This record gives sequence, C-alpha cells and structure tokens, in this order.
Amino acid sequence: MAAESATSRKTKAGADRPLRVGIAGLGTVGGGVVKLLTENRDVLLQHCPRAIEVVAVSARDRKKDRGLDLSQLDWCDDALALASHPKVDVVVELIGGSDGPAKALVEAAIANGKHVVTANKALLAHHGTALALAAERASLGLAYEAAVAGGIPVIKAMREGLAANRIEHVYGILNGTCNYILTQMRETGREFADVLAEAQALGYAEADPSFDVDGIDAAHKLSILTSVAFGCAVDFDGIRVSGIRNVSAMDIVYAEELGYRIKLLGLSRLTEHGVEQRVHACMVPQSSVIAKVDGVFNAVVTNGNFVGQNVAIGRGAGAGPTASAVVSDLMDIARDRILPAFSAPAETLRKLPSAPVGRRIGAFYLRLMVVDKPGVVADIAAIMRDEHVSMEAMIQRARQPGGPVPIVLTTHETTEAAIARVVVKLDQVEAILEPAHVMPIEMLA
Ligand SMILES: NC(=O)c1ccc[n+]([C@@H]2O[C@H](COP(=O)([O-])OP(=O)(O)OC[C@H]3O[C@@H](n4cnc5c(N)ncnc54)[C@H](O)[C@@H]3O)[C@@H](O)[C@H]2O)c1
Ligand SMILES: N[C@@H](CCO)C(=O)O
Ligand code: NA
Repeated sequence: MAAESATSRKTKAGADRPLRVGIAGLGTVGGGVVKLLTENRDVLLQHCPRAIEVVAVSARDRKKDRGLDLSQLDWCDDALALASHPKVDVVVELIGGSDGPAKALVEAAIANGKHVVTANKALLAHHGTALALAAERASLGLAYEAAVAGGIPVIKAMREGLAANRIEHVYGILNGTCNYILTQMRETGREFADVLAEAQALGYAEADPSFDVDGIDAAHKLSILTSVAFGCAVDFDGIRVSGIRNVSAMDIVYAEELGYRIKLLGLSRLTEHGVEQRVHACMVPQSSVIAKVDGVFNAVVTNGNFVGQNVAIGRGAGAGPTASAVVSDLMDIARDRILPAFSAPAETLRKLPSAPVGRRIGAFYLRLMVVDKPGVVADIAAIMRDEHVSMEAMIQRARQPGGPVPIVLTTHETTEAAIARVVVKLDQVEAILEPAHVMPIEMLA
C-alpha cells in the first residue's frame, strides 16, 4: 500500500503522486478506513484519479490482530509522530476524545502543514472554531464528515448542496444508540436499563455510554451542525442537554396512545432572540418523517428558505458508514477541494447569543403519579388555569388497585416558563406523589 504503483500515479488530471495518509487510531473507524481503501481501490480510482495511499499508522497496541495487513506501513508508537512524518500529507485522527492525544495531534498536524480528517465530534464541539481558524490560516483542510451522523453526508449537503439557502432550522436523530434503545423499548415494552445493556453488547454505544444516553454525543454533533447551518462559532456550552434515562416504558405507551412517538432529538433554530440549541427526548407526531426513523438509524432534517424541507436518513455509526465518510473527505483533499470547515470562513464565525429558555413556545406532555381521591384533577386544572396553560387532552386510568394512578395531560402551546411554574406548583400538591414527568411535544412534519 505504501509503495507508489503504476496505477496509483496520476492517470487523468490532478496531482502527480498519491495523497499520502497517516492514520491515528485503528479501532472501529480506523480499521474500516484501511479496509475501504483496500477493497474499494478500483472505485476510488475511477472517481478520483489521484490515488490515496496509507503510508503510516499509529494505535495503542502494535501486536493486536486487527485482520489488516499493516506490514508495508510505517508504525508510529507515538501518534504525534504522524504530524511531522515526512511522507504524510494528511493526518486522519481516529483516536477520539475532546482533548489529550487527539487534540495535540490535530494541532501539531496543522502546525506542520498537514491536512486533517477526523471523526471526532467531541474535539470539534469543544475546539472546532479554533482548529478551523488554524487550518484556514495555513490553507489546509479540516474535514469531519464522519463526525456528524456518520455515513450520512450531512456536512457536504449543508455546506455545499444547500449553500444557496438561508437555513431556518435543523434537527435530527443524532445518536444511534439512543434511537435503538427507544425503538427496542417501544417494540418490547422493556425498561431503559435492560435495553442499554443490549446496545452496549452490540457495540453501538460510545466507550462511555453516558455520552450516548445523557445526550452529550448528540449535543457534540448538534453544536457542529449549528455552526454549519448558521455560519456561527461552535457553541457546545450553549446547548441545553438531557438524555433518555428518565424515559419510562409507561411514557412510551402513553405517547403511542396519544398519536406520538418518543425520540431523542437535537434541535437548532435561529430566533429573533438568538440561537436555540436543545438536545432532549421529546414526542413527535407518528405521521412525521422523523418518527419513522427507527433502530440505529440517524436522520437530519434541514429547512432552507428556498429549498424547503430536506431529509437525510442513514447509518450514523459503525465501521462501514464512518469509513465511507472519512474516505470521501480524503477524496476531496485528493481533488484539491479544500473548503472552509464550517460553511463560512473561520475568521467570520461569531458566537451568537443563546435564545432565553423560558420564552420558547411549545406544547408539553405531563405525567403525574397521584393518589386516586376526589379533587385531585380539580387541583391540577386550577394550577393550569392560574398559569394560563391550556389543556389539550387528559388520560386517567387505574393501573393497580390501591397503587398510585397516572394522570397524563397534554397542553396546547405555552411558554417553557409557564410550564416550569406549573411543575413547581404541582410539586406542592400532597396527592401528587412524584415530581411531574414532563416532555416537550414537537409538532414536526
Ligand atoms: N464507532 C463509530 O461508529 C463512530 C462513529 C462516528 C464517529 N466516531 C468517532 O471516531 C473516533 C474513533 O472511534 P472508534 O469507535 O473507532 O474508537 P475505538 O475505541 O474503536 O478506536 C480508537 C483507536 O484509537 C487508538 N488510540 C487510543 N489512544 C491512542 C493514542 N494515544 N495514540 C494512538 N492511538 C490511540 C486505540 O488503540 C484504537 O485503535 C472517535 O472520535 C469517535 O467518536 C466513531
Ligand atoms: N455512539 C454513537 C456513535 C456514532 O457517533 C451513536 O450511537 O450514534
Ligand atoms: Na456525516
């Protein structure tokens, strides 16, 4: 692979020698990239006459059998050596983590004049703007298609195919593990913890599964999408994040009965008060496009002022889909197609104010566990009336004789501030035994 063969030299237009790649990290994604570059070599040469050759690699354990032939490649015990490796044109960072060796490697690679391709959403969520600035000042590429929704070409679509539009909002299912867990909970009636163990066994979850189930992984991806969509600085800290640990099998049953489905979404919108970035479980109409995206699949929905709604669905994780995205980034570099990382030149990216949470308008689902006695419903209705929150539907059904009874309410549109006040007052009602279980309802198409 390292040797420059006759077929790997320039065949049509383009540079006169292969693009030489150094890969750091040979796990799920790194292994997939080496495999794709080998097995799809003919396809790549057909689409991009400049060959792409892996010349050097680095991973933690040299002796590990990965089922890959690495014998012709330079092995670097220290990944940082790739950043100054004389044969390497592009460093592919597939180690992971927002700081530590991944960040050091990417910074050093750029400082040494090497392009960077990464799948590392945590790194970009925390340091994306600064890294893009460094890369652009050096006229280098910083490409990361695999980092957001894995194999779905969402970055390319937004930055290039939809570039003529003012993007109004973007939202999506950005974490396959959560979508898998919620789908399994719905299909089997099982509880969260039970299904999480299965997702981990199947290899979908991040090394630290709390990144998946607490919404952090989805928030990493959303922060990047927001920047590409609105041409602003990446602002991970501006995202309101919660995950799916508190979604119960009971909420899933009620959602179905009310005509909704529960999804963990990342949503980003420009409002007159600033940018609104949220990651949380919510109910969406069963008829919406996003409701039908199940299992490990991801989906990204954008709305552009001329194009209208655009939907992309595909695999957000796994060796094949992520390798597909990493190698397409390498092909762009091989073709000398170097674009600003975030749709606008990094020098122009500014942090936008975050829209105030309390002013957001939306509908809500509330589940209250109550003692079944006269007057409880009247108390609840009075609290809602006093806060001018209008009820849309109510379900009360005894689950077990003598036990607490769930009362489920949905509201018409109201503000988050009003719902927060309702929840505080409900908490003071003696007959309501648990804090209210609240979930936003997103009326998506
Ligand atoms: N797995 C997926 O489906 C997926 C999807 C999208 C993005 N990503 C991202 O891709 C990156 C890699 O993920 P992965 O799933 O392949 O991880 P992984 O744990 O399977 O592989 C990580 C690799 O990095 C190596 N490594 C760790 N520390 C190192 C160091 N200091 N120097 C050199 N190598 C080192 C490990 O030996 C291993 O080979 C992460 O940023 C992840 O978030 C993964
Ligand atoms: N753990 C992530 C992998 C892809 O980033 C997911 O479940 O979507
Ligand atoms: Na992608």
